[in-house]
Amino acid sequence: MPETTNTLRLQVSTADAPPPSWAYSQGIVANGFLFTAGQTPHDPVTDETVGISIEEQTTRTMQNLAAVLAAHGLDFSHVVKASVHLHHPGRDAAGFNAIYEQFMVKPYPARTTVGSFLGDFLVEIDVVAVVPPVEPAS
Ligand SMILES: CC(=[NH2+])C(=O)[O-]
Repeated sequence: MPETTNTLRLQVSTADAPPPSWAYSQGIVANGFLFTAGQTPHDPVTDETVGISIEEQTTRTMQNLAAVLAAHGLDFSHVVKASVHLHHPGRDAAGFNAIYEQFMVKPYPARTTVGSFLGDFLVEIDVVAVVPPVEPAS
């Protein structure tokens, strides 16, 4: 369940995405936007890395992002910005994009992709999503 930390920041938390292993939240809502933590290709229950190919690992990562978005009633149509880290950007860009396109909704969010060292996995993605205003009761 979401946990209100103060009036400016609402914590988003779900068992359907890997629990944070360090000092961060899975998501934080502030000022009309949901900011997700970087999601990785880990199983939400076992925390094992899922798959060895960029396609498998991107699929699990996007499923984890979907779970964090869904925990606040959102989906990929609400995403306005994505930041992508690839362990092997030259080798994996095409495979990554093939999966990413299956999840993201046109017009595609703004995006930055960089090469990073990621430990024993190939991809990490975080997104910013807009939270629609709540309609006042009439
Ligand atoms: C995995 C992750 N989001 C972090 O910041 O370590």
